[in-house]
Amino acid sequence: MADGENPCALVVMGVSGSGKSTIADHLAVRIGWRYEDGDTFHPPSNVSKMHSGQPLTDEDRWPWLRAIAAEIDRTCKANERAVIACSALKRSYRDILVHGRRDVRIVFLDGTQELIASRLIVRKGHFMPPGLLASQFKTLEPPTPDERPITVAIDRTVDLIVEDIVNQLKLDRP
Ligand SMILES: Nc1ncnc2c1ncn2[C@@H]1O[C@H](COP(=O)(O)OP(=O)(O)OP(=O)(O)O)[C@@H](O)[C@H]1O
Ligand SMILES: O=C(O)[C@H](O)[C@@H](O)[C@H](O)[C@H](O)CO
Repeated sequence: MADGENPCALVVMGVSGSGKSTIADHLAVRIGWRYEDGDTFHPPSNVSKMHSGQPLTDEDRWPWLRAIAAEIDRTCKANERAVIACSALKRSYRDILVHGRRDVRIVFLDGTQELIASRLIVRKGHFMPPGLLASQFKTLEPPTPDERPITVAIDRTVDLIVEDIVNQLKLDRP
């Protein structure tokens, strides 16, 4: 790729409803990597808390982020490749996941609260209530250029978003 470092993990980040699971899953199929849903690393207490309409605190999130970071390290060490959907809303959260690795890249799903709310209203069967969206935006610290994020606008079809990511990634063998 452009900076001479081929990634072993892509962290697809953004607020609840920005499309992390959808995009990460399609992207993984497109590039032939494994897909991992970061929500499966939450302890049950975190899921119950969100389900009951309460936002998570930093203390709730640290163990969850450390578990995902360990999975990223394991994946890369095993010479595997994974696309991981994980909200990673704050810089300090992403620093735990990336911890200086050049082979872990951030993909930021960028969209307005209005658009995302309209998608969450019609989403069925998910533990995350749409009412938590405002707190997600309040917590969000969009990635800064030094994080080398791949930023994509989400007001398009899934296929167009995935192709945009693939083009920006410039993988040696997409
Ligand atoms: N580009 C898109 N165009 C239209 N609908 C989309 C698009 N991307 C995702 N969606 C829909 O928006 C909703 C939210 O997407 P998804 O569940 O993937 O988001 P998420 O970020 O993983 O959410 P959460 O963090 O709450 O799990 C879903 O119903 C999904 O089908
Ligand atoms: O940090 C957080 O607040 C959580 O990770 C949430 O973002 C959820 O996991 C997700 O968005 C719902 O599926």
